[in-house]
Amino acid sequence: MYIKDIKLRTFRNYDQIQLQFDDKINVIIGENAQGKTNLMEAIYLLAFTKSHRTPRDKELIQWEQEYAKIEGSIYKRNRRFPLEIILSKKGKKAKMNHLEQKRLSDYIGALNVVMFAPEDLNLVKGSPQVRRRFIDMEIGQIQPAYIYHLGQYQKVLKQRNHLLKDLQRHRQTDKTMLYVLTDQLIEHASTIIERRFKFLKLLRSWAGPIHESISRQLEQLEVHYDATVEVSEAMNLETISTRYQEKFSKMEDKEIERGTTLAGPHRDDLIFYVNGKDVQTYGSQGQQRTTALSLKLAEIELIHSEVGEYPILLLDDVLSELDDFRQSHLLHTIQGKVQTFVSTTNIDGIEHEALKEAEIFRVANGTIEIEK
Ligand SMILES: Nc1ncnc2c1ncn2[C@@H]1O[C@H](COP(=O)(O)OP(=O)(O)OP(=O)(O)O)[C@@H](O)[C@H]1O
Repeated sequence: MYIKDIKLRTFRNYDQIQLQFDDKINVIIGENAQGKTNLMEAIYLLAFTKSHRTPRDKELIQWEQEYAKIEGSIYKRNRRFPLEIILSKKGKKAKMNHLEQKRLSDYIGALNVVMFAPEDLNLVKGSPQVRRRFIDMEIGQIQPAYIYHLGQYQKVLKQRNHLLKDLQRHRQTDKTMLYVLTDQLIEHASTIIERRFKFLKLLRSWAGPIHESISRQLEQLEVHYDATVEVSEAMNLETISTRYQEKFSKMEDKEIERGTTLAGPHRDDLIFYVNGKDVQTYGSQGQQRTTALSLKLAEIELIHSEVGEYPILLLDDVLSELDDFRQSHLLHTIQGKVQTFVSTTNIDGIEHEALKEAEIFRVANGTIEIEK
């Protein structure tokens, strides 16, 4: 799939722009703080309806303006899908084929995007939250129903935590409601876990060989799911649910004492092992980078295998962070098959055949010019 054009209106530092993209490689060049990431963010937003760098939509609306609008034409299997996101103080509207989609899960998945930015190196080094976000976003874009379960899980979790606080402070003594909420929580948690396991199995099958190849056959990557409830990938939905029931009944007193939910998908983590050693603790910076890159490249292949089309790849300021070997591995992998956006302050350090045919966009202070 690819994005053919985009139109932005009072979005970040863009008043009004309209651009046509190359269906292979687009390079966005500009000094710092000119609008390169803002353009990448707009494409990301069309896919996920939210930004990759802020949870607050308000920040995306140009200062002193009432709304921001992003429109884009996506091509999949030779068919055009117009997408549109409108952000205003009243909220957000997402339209596909000019029709408003009330449920997020009806919209997400129309456009698949993989973003690789310097922050993604935090996938290995950062907090568990970063890794959970990674799997949730990725599963969500190939299986929109997952987003529904995740949303429901978060809602019930909030209510359950609230109730546990009340029980802790003796503002409430009746536990009937706790059992109702626990059952609801388990229902969504089990589905989330089952889907995470399936996703990890696929991710592993792609990331393993890719990592081996980037490390020139020197390193083996393994991805492990670190669960707060004793569940394993061999279990079916029913067994996962039973394990959860056992765990919650065992933890009841402790949860009331602490006033919060102590186990579940919101506390699970991923551990990456390189040659059997936890790469977060023992890996060199280079190994951590290779791991992050392998996971991103695996994501591209995984989406292709599940959706039947390659996603769009956004490389925001990241190519210059990779050494020559990793750079050419990346560019070689995507060449000709993945529509890619590369942003950089300076193209000189990146010499690759793939970039010779690229469309070049010069960004300066919220304006964009195509280099002829
Ligand atoms: N809501 C907004 N309204 C207007 N301008 C904004 C808004 N949000 C951010 N900006 C401006 O956008 C610019 C930042 O753009 P962006 O993050 O795309 O930088 P960049 O070109 O990617 O730079 P770098 O190379 O430093 O990452 C800044 O000048 C900032 O002031």
